Amino acid sequence: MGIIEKIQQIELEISRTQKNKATEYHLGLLKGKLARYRRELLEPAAGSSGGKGQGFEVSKSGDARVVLIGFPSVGKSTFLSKITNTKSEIAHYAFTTLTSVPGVLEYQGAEIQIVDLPGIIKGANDGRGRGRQVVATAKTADLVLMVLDATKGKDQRAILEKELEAVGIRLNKERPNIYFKEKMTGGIKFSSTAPPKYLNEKVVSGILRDYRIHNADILIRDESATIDDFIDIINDKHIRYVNCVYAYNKIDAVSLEEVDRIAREPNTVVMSVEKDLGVDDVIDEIWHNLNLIKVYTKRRGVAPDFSDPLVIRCGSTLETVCNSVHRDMKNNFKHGLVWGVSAKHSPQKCGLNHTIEDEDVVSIVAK
Ligand SMILES: Nc1nc2c(ncn2[C@@H]2O[C@H](COP(=O)(O)OP(=O)(O)OP(=O)(O)O)[C@@H](O)[C@H]2O)c(=O)[nH]1
Ligand SMILES: [K+]
Ligand SMILES: [Mg+2]
Repeated sequence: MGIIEKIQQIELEISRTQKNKATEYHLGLLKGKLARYRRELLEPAAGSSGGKGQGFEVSKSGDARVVLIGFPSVGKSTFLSKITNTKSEIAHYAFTTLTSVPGVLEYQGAEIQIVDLPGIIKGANDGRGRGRQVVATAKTADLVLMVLDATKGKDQRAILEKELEAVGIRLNKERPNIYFKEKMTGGIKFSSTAPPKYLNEKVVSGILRDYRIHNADILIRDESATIDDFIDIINDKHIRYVNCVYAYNKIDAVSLEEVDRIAREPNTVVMSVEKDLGVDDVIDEIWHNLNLIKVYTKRRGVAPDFSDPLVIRCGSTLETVCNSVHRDMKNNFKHGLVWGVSAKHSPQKCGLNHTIEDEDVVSIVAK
């Protein structure tokens, strides 16, 4: 039996099994196995050259990358062509776009790479066609923009989420707070900060046995962590936690009541790219969800250049600022002077681990 058949068989068994206390252990083992097979599917077989993502790898550029994911003909290429200078072919028929097409959106002084992709359909990840490659490209994103068609059914969103889940992408979710470390000896040591509601030593050990892990320390730090969360932590290297904005296009073609209903869904924005409605709000939402901040650098005795910010991730430290300015800067670092929200007084003398806030002005004093 091939790996795809094995996956389908487990999926079928899971869907046929009632969820209750008595089946919890059995379901947990099945989910663990499913994750293991899916991981194998994504890893190129030993000895095979290339394999993953032929023709789809676009080199990352700019300050962040947004990947457009959606069914065929929802308007992904129309959107890319509207917000960047890149023209991606647009047509009324499905599968117009056959490869990845990158463009650049300049916003708030940042360069944001937008990647248009072929449309995907249900079953994209199970090995048919190029669907799996397309879905896997979403793994490289700092943000997924899921483009949906307001005129189409409600289940589009759930179908696409499932396809992304299957390749290890977790949307709008934090990494589970579980400590896990494989050891050479000592057996399985299971502990928790508070009694976990959905996990116990039996199911955890059973899943680990299937992964041929016999020695490990596990500390559940979140009482609401689930079996799925634990399986994600075992497969940590293959799982990506990515923010997602849901953009419903073609609102020109549905009633106002329908637009109002859609717009109330979580993390959702509505637009009509063709009629130029809501596009700016979508860009704004992209910007907010990328969690980027702007920092202005300043030389001694010279005013900062407010037209040319450094764009870094929210929560970054002065060390990141140094690294973005110059590779060697950190080695000559004496201290930083910081003006702005993060500074207790202006300027504040700071070390490399000082956390920067949006719109701070920074001056690096060298040794
Ligand atoms: N009514 C309406 N039609 C739109 C809108 N935006 C795009 N379209 C139309 O939708 C069709 C598909 O647009 P594309 O941009 O090619 O869609 P796509 O998602 O890139 O499609 P694939 O590359 O085939 O996956 C075209 O005929 C567009 O003119 C919109 O806001 N409203
Ligand atoms: K199309
Ligand atoms: Mg297209």
